[in-house]
Amino acid sequence: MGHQAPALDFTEIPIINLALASSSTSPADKESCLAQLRHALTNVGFLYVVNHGVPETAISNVIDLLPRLFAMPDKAKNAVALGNSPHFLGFSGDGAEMTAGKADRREQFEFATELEEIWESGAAGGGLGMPLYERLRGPNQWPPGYPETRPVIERYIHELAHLGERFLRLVAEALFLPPETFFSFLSDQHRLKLVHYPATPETDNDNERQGVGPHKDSSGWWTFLLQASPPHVRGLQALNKQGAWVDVPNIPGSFVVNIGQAFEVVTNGVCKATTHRVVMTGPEERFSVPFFQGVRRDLTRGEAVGSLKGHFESWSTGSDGSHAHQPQQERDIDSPFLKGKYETWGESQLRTKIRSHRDVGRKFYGQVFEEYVNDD
Ligand SMILES: O=C(O)CCC(=O)C(=O)O
Ligand SMILES: [Fe+2]
Repeated sequence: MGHQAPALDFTEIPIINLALASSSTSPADKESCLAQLRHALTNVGFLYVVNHGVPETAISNVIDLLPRLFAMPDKAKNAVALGNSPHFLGFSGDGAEMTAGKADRREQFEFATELEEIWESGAAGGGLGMPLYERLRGPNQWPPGYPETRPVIERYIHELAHLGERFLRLVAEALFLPPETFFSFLSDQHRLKLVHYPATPETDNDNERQGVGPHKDSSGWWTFLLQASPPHVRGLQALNKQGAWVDVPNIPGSFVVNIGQAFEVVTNGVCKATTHRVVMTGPEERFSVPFFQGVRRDLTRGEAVGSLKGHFESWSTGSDGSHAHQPQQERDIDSPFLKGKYETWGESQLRTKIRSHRDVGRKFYGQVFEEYVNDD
């Protein structure tokens, strides 16, 4: 690794105060906010936002809903099983998903922006010539008997979509680009997960403690995570370049914000998706709510790589934010979207989803199932 300070050797997660970037703040405050953001984007890949403007009740309503939803009887959970949904929306149980070769110890409800299914409206199985990945778009499964769920979740998705756009403007400015630069990459569909890590007995066995294994977020442009348990309940950690796990504690009133893999591709590796995991260290259960800002399904690899290449190609940030040359090999991009053989973000997403939920893949995507699960 040499004597040079590695680019990602952060030891704590920066806090970005969005109040400093509102229209009423001074240019100097805004500049300092953008400089901090630039550091977080290019050196850490993880940050907190505070004073983010999402109404308190939009958040507390979700927090209140969580224990009630996860306490639903199994029969009610199964009525909205993810296995029913070609859109990969619904409930999946503890141990249903694998990350880094081990089962994750968590159960989750997956929701998305409420949309109609348009794919199946065409000729039988043909979706009117629409690409198969358009089938990712479709309605939620709302748990029967819990009528409060829909308004609470819809409001939260709406608010987070709004925060996400506001944040993207600042990101663009921090990267010396016009504020709306990143909007053209956004999808009509954002995804939201409600996650419950059950209480685990204290153990040294890593298999028992894996809430979710080490991963980079692959399903969104940016992730906005609500840590929805009291602050003493820990577990989330981010990996720095020296291989140390850095705690990401729950700061009340904050969202944890991290870069998704598509954003890394579009910024030519200047803004990296940082590896993270959840390790259950204490005896208590934990709740979290990640919002995955959606990437346009028809985004092609060529567009993703090429659109801003000129801007980012010779980029490096010194501590003063200046541009200097940084060799490309120092920012190799590790992306299944780039490495895979699929041309569009939608197809690459569909492959990822089918591989992690094979029952759904077999049931609804028989025409591509074998190819997708065997293509590596
Ligand atoms: O539960 C958390 O804090 C993080 C979850 C996560 O990283 C994910 O679902 O992608
Ligand atoms: Fe994640």
